[in-house]
This record gives sequence, C-alpha cells and structure tokens, in this order.
Amino acid sequence: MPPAAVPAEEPAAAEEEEEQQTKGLPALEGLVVGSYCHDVLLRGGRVVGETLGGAAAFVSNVLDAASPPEASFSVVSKVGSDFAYASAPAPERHPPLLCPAPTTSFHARFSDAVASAHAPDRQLRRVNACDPIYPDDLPDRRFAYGLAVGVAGEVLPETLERMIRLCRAVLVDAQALIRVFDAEGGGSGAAVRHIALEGTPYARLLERVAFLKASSEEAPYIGVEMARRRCCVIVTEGRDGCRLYWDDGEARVAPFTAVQVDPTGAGDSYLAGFAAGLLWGLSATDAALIGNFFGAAAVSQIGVPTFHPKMLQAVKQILEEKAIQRSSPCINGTTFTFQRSDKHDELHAALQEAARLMCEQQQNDTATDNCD
Ligand SMILES: Nc1ncnc2c1ncn2[C@@H]1O[C@H](COP(=O)(O)OP(=O)(O)OP(=O)(O)O)[C@@H](O)[C@H]1O
Ligand SMILES: O[C@H]1[C@H](O)[C@@H](O)[C@H](O)[C@@H](O)[C@H]1O
Repeated sequence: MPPAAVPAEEPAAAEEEEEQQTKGLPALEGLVVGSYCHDVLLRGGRVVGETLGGAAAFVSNVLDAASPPEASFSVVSKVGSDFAYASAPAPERHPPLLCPAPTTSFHARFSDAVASAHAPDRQLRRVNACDPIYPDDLPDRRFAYGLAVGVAGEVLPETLERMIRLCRAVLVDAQALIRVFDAEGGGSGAAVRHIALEGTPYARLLERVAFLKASSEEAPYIGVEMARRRCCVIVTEGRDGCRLYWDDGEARVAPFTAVQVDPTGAGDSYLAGFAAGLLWGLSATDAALIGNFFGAAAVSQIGVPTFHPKMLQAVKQILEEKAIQRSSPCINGTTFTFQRSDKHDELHAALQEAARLMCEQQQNDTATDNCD
C-alpha cells in the first residue's frame, strides 16, 4: 500500500504550522483550488437550466455541510465581473478572486438516450474561460489537505506542485488534469476532450498525490494500473457506486439509491464527501461511502444541491457514532488506511436510512411545488 504523500515542506512551513497551532487556528484546514463557473443545461436544443457550477462550488457545499466541527477550508477560485452567483451560499462564504477575463462557462447538452455508467451522458462545451490559477494565488501557509478540482485547465501543473508543497495530503480530480478544449468557430465554444495523463506535465506529480479520482469515462485516460502504483485511484461509476485501487488491493463500494434529475456535480460532491469521510477518521474504503452518499445527493437536484437540515443532522450523528479515532484523523497523518472496517456495512445501512429521508423530502418538496 502506498504511503500517503509526504511533500517536501516549503521553507519554514513546519515552524509556521506550529505557530498557527499555538495561536489556536484550526488544525484541520483544507485548501480547495478550482474555479466557479456558469453552467447552461440544454436538452433537445432548449435551455432547461442555468446554474452555478464549477467543482469548487459543489465541493464547498459538501465540505461546509459534512466536515467535522474542527475542520475548515479556504477556496482559491477565479471569476470575471459577469459572475452571476456571488450571493449563492458557496461563493458568498468562500469568495472568488475577480479577474478581467469572463467567468468560465459551460454548455452541457444532454441526450435523451439512457446513459450507461460508462458512456457520456452529455456533450460539454466550454464557452468562456477565466484566467488560470497561478502558484502565487495560493495562500502562503500550510494546510492539512488540498483538493485540486479544476474544470477548465485552470489548475496549472506548477499550481498543483505548490499545492503539494503546502498541503499534507492532496486529493485530485482527474478532470483538472486531462481536459483539453478544441476551439471551433461559430461562437458555440470549445468541445471538451480528454488526453492521456501520462503525456501531461501532471504525470510526474502523481506519486506526491494521495488520491486521484476519475469517472469511469475518464479512467482509460489516467491508466488505472499505472496510476495505482503511485497513489490511490478512485473510479466513480455513476449509479453503480465506485471502486478504489491501491497498489496491493482494491475495493468496490456500494451506491445509494437516488432519483437522478441532473448528474452535474456528482463527481465533485463525491470527492468532497470522500474527503469529509477521511476528516472524520474513516478508512478510504469507508470514506468512499460518504462520497457515494453525497454523489447520490447531488444528482437528486438541479445545480448545487441544498441539503435538508434533518438529513444532515442524521448524517453527522452517524459519523459521530461510527467514526472512529478523531484524535488522529487519517488525513492529518502520513499514512492512510485503505481497507474497509468491520463497521462498513453498518455505516452503509445507517446512511441508506438518511438517503431514504432525502428521497422522501425530495418527493414532498416536489409535491409542495406542484401545489403552489
Ligand atoms: N444515478 C445515481 N444514483 C446514485 N448515485 C449516483 C448516481 N449518479 C452518481 N452517483 C454517485 O455519484 C458518484 C459520482 O458520479 P459519476 O461517476 O457519475 O461522476 P462524474 O461522471 O464525475 O459526475 P459529473 O461529471 O456529473 O460530476 C458515483 O460514484 C455515485 O456514488
Ligand atoms: O459545474 C460543472 C461541474 O463542476 C463538473 O464537475 C464539470 O465536469 C463541469 O465542467 C462543470 O460545468
């Protein structure tokens, strides 16, 4: 099993961290890097939704909801002056940097054909691209963990490298590394395509990354067999849940039931749920249950989901009861536990109840909306 990344510290970083702790600052601070964006959802040529997007928005939403009380995080995100969602909860709590370039925006064209877990369910085009996030945009301090969650190539290789130096453990979404954009005329934006990770400048950083998450559509481009020798690889499989691969083991983690209305942000919400699970002290395979839970929650609503307080209370209570040695949270140590614990099935069953609560609430909300 690979040890978690033990990044080379920036000069004076250890002293700085110690100083922060003695000042009483949170010991479990995270760094989320990736831009908010505008998402336009189209079906049959018609606009069916316009929402806040960007992995950072979905990730912040889940981390705010599900992290343990002693954890906090900072977001480094860029938008233009046209940004339409400054007062939405995630950007309001974690404001982006303002740039001269327009806000990154995507058009997602959904097909009516039933998507399999491994085939694209939408054609994505990038219509505008904001500025990249440069190493100097990152705060000059140490973090317990980092999430590299770009959507349009904004997390540059040198920025990821600096994240690795600043953060004890870095979790990366493959979409931040392998997306390329084929410019085409006609004003309809650039088609989003994937390239092989091995040919990119990010490849050499993999062995200093703790977890790399890819969707099953992205997995062929990262080369799971090669990547798992360098870090723990997670492949999400839509309604089928996910699989984890580390160098000498693998695990399948069961999904939760959801009524899917919009798949956007499932992968982002999964990754944030997974990180929150690690923060609560769960093993990677157990934390993947929290990932699956929030992935299912994301697909149940259009855009960045709102979580019902009762559902969140239930999830937090479950985590308080089942998770584990919070005095030494895995994400803050230098090694991770990968295997499922003997509480895995119990945790799944308890979360299944909370998922049922979520489905019921969604049905009630729909019924109320229909009566209005
Ligand atoms: N229909 C569904 N029912 C239940 N859970 C789902 C469903 N779709 C997604 N999930 C959960 O969300 C996780 C991530 O979904 P998926 O594999 O579709 O990611 P993705 O393709 O990166 O998503 P996106 O690009 O839309 O953010 C899955 O591993 C699963 O746990
Ligand atoms: O808002 C979404 C979301 O963040 C997805 O993860 C990403 O694939 C899309 O590009 C973006 O538009």
